[in-house]
Amino acid sequence: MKIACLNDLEDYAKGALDSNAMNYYSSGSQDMITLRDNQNAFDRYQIRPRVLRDVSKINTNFELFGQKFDYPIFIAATAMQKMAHVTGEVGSVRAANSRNINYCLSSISTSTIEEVGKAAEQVSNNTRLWFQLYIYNDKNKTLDLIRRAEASGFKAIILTVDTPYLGRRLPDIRNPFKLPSHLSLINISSAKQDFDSQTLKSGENSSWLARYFAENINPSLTWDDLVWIKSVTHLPIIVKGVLVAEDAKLCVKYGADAIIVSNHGGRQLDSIPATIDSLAEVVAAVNSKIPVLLDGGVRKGTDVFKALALGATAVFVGRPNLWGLAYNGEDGVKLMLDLLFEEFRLAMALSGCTSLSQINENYIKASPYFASKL
Ligand SMILES: Cc1cc2nc3c(=O)[nH]c(=O)nc-3n(C[C@H](O)[C@H](O)[C@H](O)COP(=O)(O)O)c2cc1C
Ligand SMILES: CC(C)CC(=O)C(=O)O
Repeated sequence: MKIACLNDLEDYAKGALDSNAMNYYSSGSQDMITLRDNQNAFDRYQIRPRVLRDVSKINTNFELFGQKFDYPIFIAATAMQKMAHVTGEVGSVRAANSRNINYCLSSISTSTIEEVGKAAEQVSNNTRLWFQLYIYNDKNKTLDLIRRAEASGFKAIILTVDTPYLGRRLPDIRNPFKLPSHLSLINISSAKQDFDSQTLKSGENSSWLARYFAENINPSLTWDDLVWIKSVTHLPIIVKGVLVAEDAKLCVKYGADAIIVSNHGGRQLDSIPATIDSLAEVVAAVNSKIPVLLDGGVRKGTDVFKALALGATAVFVGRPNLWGLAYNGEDGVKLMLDLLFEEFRLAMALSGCTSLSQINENYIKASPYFASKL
């Protein structure tokens, strides 16, 4: 059967990946209410299409931080991509850069920062790369990651702020995740899976990842750490994991260069809002001072259109990158992107929009069925 949409790629990946990788990639936290809602919430909005406009030419280009992109659709940071395909992060970055869109590399990757930088250079002379940063207890480790990203041509740092501890992912507690022995968290030399023999307290999360996180990642971060990162690098700092107006305003106050409205793909606190439902609040609070981006549950061209209509500058896809890799490495990720691009162009054309700047709140409304229940 031919792959027709991103959900077909997910179905393929479910059959192709082993349960260790699939559990880790697909899971959300606790009851996975937020994970489901990220996707479902898009369906609670409707597009208000306009007709009889010349839509023979559609322009999806835009500029952000002085760089041009062909589509407002980027690849989000997801950890340990070599479990999906032998090329891992290198396959993903090649696909994104050959399509002139951003690839975000996780701190917790299975390819090095340098390999990923070089792979992007091989397919593009204007590399589109952002680096996602977790702040380690050891500040020198953190600084080392920033310096290596700068030296490898990364154009921005994404500071993830919703993960002082790893969320409670039940599939990972029931069947503890294991990083396959041929792989390592290669950017962080001291990262080893050495927790197995330790005795856990009753009820404690036995997941290696959760324990790795608890032992290495700094849970005491405050807004001062944003100021600190701004002071040690010239790269733009993008704060990822903001959902409410109060924090959006603090991002502006403390000098963030952009915000990503994100709930970490429903993997952190459960029962928090879907990102598309949080977007308007954050956009209003920021009041056009900095760009607002969004990730979480984006699977269709109409999802991208709805996010832009509610004020997002661009969106990211996380898991679909992994499903594309599992399908056919770099070519599978290109297929995933091309499907989404094609759907988005069509959504623009059938709504009567020929450029991104035309997409605004006049093109969206709450579905009447759901509006009465909200
Ligand atoms: C398997 C997996 C690993 C992830 N790893 C990271 C990570 O290392 N750093 C980070 O900031 N976010 C991470 N995320 C969150 C993504 O960046 C993004 O917020 C989320 O996947 C978007 O939702 P989507 O998967 O529905 O598109 C991860 C998500 C998944 C599914
Ligand atoms: C290694 C993990 C902590 C990466 C992550 O952010 C996630 O699994 O959601």
